[in-house]
Amino acid sequence: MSRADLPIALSIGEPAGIGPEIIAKAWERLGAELPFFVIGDARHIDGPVETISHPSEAHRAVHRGVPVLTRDFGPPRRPGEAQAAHAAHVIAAIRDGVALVMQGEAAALTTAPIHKKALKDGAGFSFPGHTEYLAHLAGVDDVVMMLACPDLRVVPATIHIPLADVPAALTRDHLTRVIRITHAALQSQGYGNPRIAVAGLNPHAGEGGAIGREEIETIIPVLGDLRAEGLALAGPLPADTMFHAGARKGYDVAICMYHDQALVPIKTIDFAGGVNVTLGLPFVRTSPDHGTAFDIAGLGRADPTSLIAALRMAREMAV
Ligand SMILES: NC(=O)C1=CN([C@@H]2O[C@H](COP(=O)(O)OP(=O)(O)OC[C@H]3O[C@@H](n4cnc5c(N)ncnc54)[C@H](O)[C@@H]3O)[C@@H](O)[C@H]2O)C=CC1
Ligand SMILES: NCC(=O)COP(=O)(O)O
Repeated sequence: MSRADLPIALSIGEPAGIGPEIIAKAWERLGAELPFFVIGDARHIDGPVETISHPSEAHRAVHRGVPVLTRDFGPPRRPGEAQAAHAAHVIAAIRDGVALVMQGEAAALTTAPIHKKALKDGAGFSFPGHTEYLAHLAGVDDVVMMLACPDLRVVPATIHIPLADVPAALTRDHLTRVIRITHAALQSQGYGNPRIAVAGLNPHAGEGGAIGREEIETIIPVLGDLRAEGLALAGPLPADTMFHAGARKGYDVAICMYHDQALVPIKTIDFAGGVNVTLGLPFVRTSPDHGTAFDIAGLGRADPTSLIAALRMAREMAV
């Protein structure tokens, strides 16, 4: 079976969140059109399930229910209330998903949202998110988080760190690696020489050094070196004016300096349709752009659109 024909592995994420509900809703919408299987506790899914013992059974099982490679998470799920006893299983489901993709048993990995603090408190999870954990599992040093919707792609150059630590983390080496990985990923997705817009860190992109010096000392030199190699780079641009509809036409991806600089515009433009994709891994990984939404877990109000978009993107990329 070619990679494109394999099912997508979907780690269940935090059982107390909306993951089990949006997974069932995604299966209702996608059915056999896009076979996936869940790695998690079958009792947690809010809909019909078919337990399977191997990913290859997913294609048949998907006609009858959500295919689940099931593992016993222990105590029953309580929506909105993470349980310490589940944490190690949530982490193991991600780890198993990576193993299955790397062994060629699944086409790609899609991850349902985790609650980072619940994993830290419950199982001593030392990674700030999937992105960093997946890099660790895959044995790669540098990965890049990209969020994509039909109208925008954004990359935060720094991810899950306190705002106060951002300037020190933005070294020339780091920024260069982020831009290179992004450039290579877009090239592999069919962009000849992708147009990359780079935000400044400070208001007005530093205003020539009057409002901060990171642009002069870090960003401008990096862009100069990479332009000399032929990369199509614009910037550093003032972040407040680079995301309106007209400005977005000028680039294929925006590199931002920190998490919220990147994620606020995309979640504002298309919260339902945004997809988080990890660049730089030796396999495809996508995820919905939202989190565990404890405030609505178990109420039947969760929107599966972003998970469906994440599964579709995984399918498209896994060829
Ligand atoms: N890929 C992942 O695993 C992600 C995990 N998280 C984690 O999720 C937890 C909660 O994070 P928050 O900042 O509260 O963000 P959140 O995305 O879970 O919730 C923010 C707001 O959006 C609503 N919302 C989110 N997804 C929705 C959906 N599909 N349908 C309808 N409404 C939805 C929620 O009800 C809430 O009001 C944190 O632990 C965070 O780290 C956050 C983002 C991604
Ligand atoms: N805000 C994005 C986010 O937290 C997702 O992170 P990750 O778990 O995909 O690394």
